[in-house]
Amino acid sequence: MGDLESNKNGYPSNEIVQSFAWHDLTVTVKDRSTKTPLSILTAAAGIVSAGEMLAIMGPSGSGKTTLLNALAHRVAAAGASTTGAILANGQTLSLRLVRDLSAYVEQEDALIGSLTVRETMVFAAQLALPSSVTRREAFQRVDDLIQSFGLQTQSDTIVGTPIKKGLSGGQKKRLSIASRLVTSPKILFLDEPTSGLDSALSLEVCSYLKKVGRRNNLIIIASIHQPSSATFQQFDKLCLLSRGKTCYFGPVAGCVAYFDSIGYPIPAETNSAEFFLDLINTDLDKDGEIVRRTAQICEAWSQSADQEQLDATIKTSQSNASQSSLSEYHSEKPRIWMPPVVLLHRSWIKAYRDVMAYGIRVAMYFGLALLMGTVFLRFDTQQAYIQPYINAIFFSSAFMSFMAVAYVPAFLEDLHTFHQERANGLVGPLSFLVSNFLIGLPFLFLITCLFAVVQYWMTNFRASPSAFFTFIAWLFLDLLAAESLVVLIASVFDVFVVALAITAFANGLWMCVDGFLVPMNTLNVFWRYVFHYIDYQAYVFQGMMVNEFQHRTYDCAGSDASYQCSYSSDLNSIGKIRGTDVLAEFSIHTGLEGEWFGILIGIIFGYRLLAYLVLMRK
Ligand SMILES: Nc1ncnc2c1ncn2[C@@H]1O[C@H](COP(=O)(O)OP(=O)(O)OP(=O)(O)O)[C@@H](O)[C@H]1O
Repeated sequence: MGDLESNKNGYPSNEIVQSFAWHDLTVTVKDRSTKTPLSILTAAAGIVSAGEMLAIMGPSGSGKTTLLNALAHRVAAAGASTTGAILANGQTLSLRLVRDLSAYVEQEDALIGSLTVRETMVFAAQLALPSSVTRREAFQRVDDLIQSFGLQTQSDTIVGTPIKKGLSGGQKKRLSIASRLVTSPKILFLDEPTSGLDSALSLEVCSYLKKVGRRNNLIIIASIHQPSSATFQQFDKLCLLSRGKTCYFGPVAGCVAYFDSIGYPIPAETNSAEFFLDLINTDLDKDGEIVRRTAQICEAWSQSADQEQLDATIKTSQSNASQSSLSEYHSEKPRIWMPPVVLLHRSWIKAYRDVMAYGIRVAMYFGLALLMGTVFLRFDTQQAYIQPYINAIFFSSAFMSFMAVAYVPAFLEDLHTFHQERANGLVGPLSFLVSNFLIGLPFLFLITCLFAVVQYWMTNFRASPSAFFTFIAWLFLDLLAAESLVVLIASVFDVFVVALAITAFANGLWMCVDGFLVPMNTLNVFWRYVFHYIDYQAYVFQGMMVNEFQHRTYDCAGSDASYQCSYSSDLNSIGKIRGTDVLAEFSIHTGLEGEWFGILIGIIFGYRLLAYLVLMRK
């Protein structure tokens, strides 16, 4: 049963959920220090009707996010267990129903900087909307939301990247909210939608939210921190928490009278939100006075007629539940192939627009090719160049893969967007990783070609088309493996500095054991058997070495009378060194290239598979 009832602007209004309620909602965690059960939200209860906007307010650490997450059926806190009931139209909501009926706007925006406002909205629609919504309807919905959130003049403005300014903070937040509304959720959760905004922008965001909520009959629940008077007045209801306990739940319009009735009249000309927060902010406590006062306020609430009335309203909604059944409601899902296609398209736009993510990396690899080409310049087949050739091969493979660390920030940005889209049920790890892999292919191939064209010929590696293309193939697989390693490490450690440090360390390790610094037959058994054989750089190094040395001979120093050959070879007597004898010094065998190609591809897919398992588990 979908809701096809659209208002005249093309946005479906909520005709399904008349009320959203919860009671006895308790969240318990294992206390970090004492390791005993600790209740961080205690017996919370509340009800919000369609078209209403609830503010969850309280000092820092009071449990706002915990309550919001518990209501949205998200992990309320690390290792938390949640008890109590969550109801819509008086019926208990399953996880699937909550997911189908609601959307969640995270505190941090996960917008893609290089997309315009309209593109962001269109991609959000394509990712989420089922095939029953026509293209025309989807575009109409997008245009309506852009207009409703006052973004029509910024429609073609990009969100903003570190080097190109785009939207203001308030506009970004409005876009984040609008993009979550594209699926027409009936219940919208927002975690601190005004955080980081000044009071004027906070008011702007909340008044747009209120307007859209009213017009479309939505249930809006937002945690909020220290709103200005004007922002506070945008909300219909207030849930005031302190240390996980309720201090007040009810209409914003009634809270001043309520606090007056329990002995806390608000002085004239005072911001009521600020007054309530100061009243219960135990962080400011010096002599235990505020803790005592807060306990008394919570106690007063639990004994109050308002609380009794709230319980009665929730009970009534439960007893009327059978009148409207939600159980057959299910939101239709988009076609299965849509998410990877949309992600690919989106990444493609990002790739050619976002100079930071890609342009700088292209410039860096080009600069590196020029650097290497001019340092390792015009070698010939004198034996004096054998070692520099080997160095050039090592440097091409190892340093290029080392520089994959430059991909960490771009991947983390994508990962951040993925986490939010996944939490909203839009994208799964497989779609994300497949599109990430596919979009990387042309880009890495471009870098490989750019680098090889410059460096291969400047250095004077073996001049034959097949040798050149074989070099390209090794380098391409090298970069693909290096990027796959970044994907794996950053999926496990999604903190920038940590991912960067671990990727750099891992590539340093692979460099040490790839058979260049210490030839394989000399490498000690630990490093050889534990790391060398799983080192993707080792296969690239060996492959490139064979490509260069297998079919070449080198001239020894000296003249006919006495040659001085630095590598022993059966050709020493005629003043030459066979390239394969150089390979033998490094314990590199020929004829195994196919096997190495296979192993490299296996390592690349192994990294991707591990990344998939990590993302699945998270
Ligand atoms: N394992 C735990 N052990 C002890 N306290 C915990 C644990 N997990 C969460 N808490 C506490 O639970 C409280 C609720 O956190 P929550 O994030 O919901 O608060 P908040 O009101 O949203 O805070 P803020 O405004 O700072 O975001 C915090 O004081 C937090 O320290």
